[in-house]
Amino acid sequence: MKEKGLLIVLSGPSGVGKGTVRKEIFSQPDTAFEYSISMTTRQPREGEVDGVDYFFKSRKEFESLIQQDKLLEYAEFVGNYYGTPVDYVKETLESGKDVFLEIEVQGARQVREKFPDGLFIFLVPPSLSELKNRIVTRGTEPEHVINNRMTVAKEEIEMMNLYDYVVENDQVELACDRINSIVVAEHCRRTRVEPRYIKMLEAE
Ligand SMILES: Nc1ncnc2c1ncn2[C@@H]1O[C@H](COP(=O)(O)OP(=O)(O)OP(=O)(O)O)[C@@H](O)[C@H]1O
Ligand SMILES: Nc1nc2c(ncn2[C@@H]2O[C@H](COP(=O)(O)O)[C@@H](O)[C@H]2O)c(=O)[nH]1
Repeated sequence: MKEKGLLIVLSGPSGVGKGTVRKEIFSQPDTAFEYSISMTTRQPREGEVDGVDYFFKSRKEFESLIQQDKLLEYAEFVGNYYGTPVDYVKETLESGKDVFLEIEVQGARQVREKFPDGLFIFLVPPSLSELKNRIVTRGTEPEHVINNRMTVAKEEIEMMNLYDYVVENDQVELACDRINSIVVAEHCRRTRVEPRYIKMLEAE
């Protein structure tokens, strides 16, 4: 019987670089995880594409998805809803593939309750001033939203001890290497075989 995939959850304060790190990991040709695209009621930022960056929904649509139990987890974050479509995650894990979620901490806590054997990684900035610098430099939020996100960020960072691993995002490439190494180690711990050997044996 095929092993189920691993659920990998990446959290961290707004602006720490989760999206940047995730995009870098998914641009690597040997990445074997599947990214779960979230739903949100936030307005698209310039360049964001529906169905690629998020599934953009109205509040009414989102609340209907909640009622229909279509979300694995959801949270209200600085005035908008964010949530993970449950069917995609369950079907992909069942098919044996790893699924990667990039979500904030309230959602990660809900996922931990449903998937206690998931792999939970918290990304931290080198400092709070660098965090603020990154979110300001990104230039996507007005000042009052940045201030709200910074207030939430401090509360989120206090939650990092609930995670299996804390990874610093000092440099994007280093953070990606650390995350990839953690995932490989986790597979080895569970199966006692490195994933590349499993692939090699399946191919024969
Ligand atoms: N290691 C790094 N060093 C310097 N800048 C970085 C680093 N990682 C990301 N950044 C920059 O920080 C900004 C925020 O990154 P990003 O949007 O990926 O953060 P995020 O955690 O996904 O934010 P949010 O939770 O608000 O969506 C971007 O402008 C990005 O280019
Ligand atoms: N609980 C969830 N949080 C999510 C999900 N998708 C994204 N997020 C997190 O929300 C904040 C804000 O995101 P932004 O794109 O508006 O900057 C950030 O921490 C994301 O990681 C989700 O499905 N569930």
